[in-house]
Amino acid sequence: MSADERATVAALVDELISDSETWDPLGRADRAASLAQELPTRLRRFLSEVKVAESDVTVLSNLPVDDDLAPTPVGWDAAAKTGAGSREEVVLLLCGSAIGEPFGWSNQQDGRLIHDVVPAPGMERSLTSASSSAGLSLHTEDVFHPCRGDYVSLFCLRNPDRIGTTYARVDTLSLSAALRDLLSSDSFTFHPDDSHVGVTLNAIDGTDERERRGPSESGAVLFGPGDRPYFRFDIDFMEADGAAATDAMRVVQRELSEHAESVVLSPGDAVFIDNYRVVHGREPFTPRYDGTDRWLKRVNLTRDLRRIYTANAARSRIIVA
Ligand SMILES: O=C(O)CCC(=O)C(=O)O
Ligand SMILES: [Fe+2]
Repeated sequence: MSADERATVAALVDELISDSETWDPLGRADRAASLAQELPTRLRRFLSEVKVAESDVTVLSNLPVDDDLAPTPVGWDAAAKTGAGSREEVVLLLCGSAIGEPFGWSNQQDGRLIHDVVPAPGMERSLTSASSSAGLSLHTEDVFHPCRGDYVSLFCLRNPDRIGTTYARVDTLSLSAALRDLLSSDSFTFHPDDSHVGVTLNAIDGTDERERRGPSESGAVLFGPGDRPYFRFDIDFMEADGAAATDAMRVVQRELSEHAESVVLSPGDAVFIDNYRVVHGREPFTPRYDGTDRWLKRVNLTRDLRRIYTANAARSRIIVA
């Protein structure tokens, strides 16, 4: 993005902040959808082409990041409490609205629409975005849910150690016809990941923790257009039905790891990952917890909010899971 385009984005961010309220993130997202029409033409055209072509992984660079950015919060909940990086949330909301509709989950990061991806003490080896010393394995975002995002977008505020976001494309899988058939059958069950937290008030009611996090879903790994398939995969939160399907799942995991690439985001970069065509993860790193840690803002984007309204039986961008 040129300096002029960046200035236009910054002015629209100011406008969005002044005519919507921080306490009304859903109203702000509605407003962002119309203001996104005023983003620079080159940017809108580019993102529209990305959408039409179903490009896997797209990076925008030189988006505005505050010179006086707050220290990296120690955990997403600290960011939520202090509002750290709230202007950058609006940058992501606005640019994301040029390619999809932002939405969130009632049981993830307190139902916030824009998330913080920062390392958190005690979570270093967790299977969530708060991890650090353990890498995050390649996954489809929210693999368990039919309304999972068409895109997940990550906006980099800080990345001093240049830690890569890893990804692997469905197109790189080379599979026999028999394996393809198996992976296209409903022989797999997908579960909510650990970032979807259960209602702890009911923790002693005997309900399985997984059930409290949301429903699991059975289905296929490969689906959609035969020549250019979609897929979903998250080895940590899926099961295969039977030995053959289990083997097929392992082959996919091996192929994805072998073909993994990585993109290192710098401050001001936003990546749009096609969640139907690519799985993503993160390299391991050593957390600092001194205010200088890697820091991303994240948003889920859907192509069609009505999928979510229907699942919720309510006009809300927050999926009640
Ligand atoms: O930290 C990253 O680069 C990716 C983390 C991730 O998978 C996510 O936030 O969804
Ligand atoms: Fe993710």
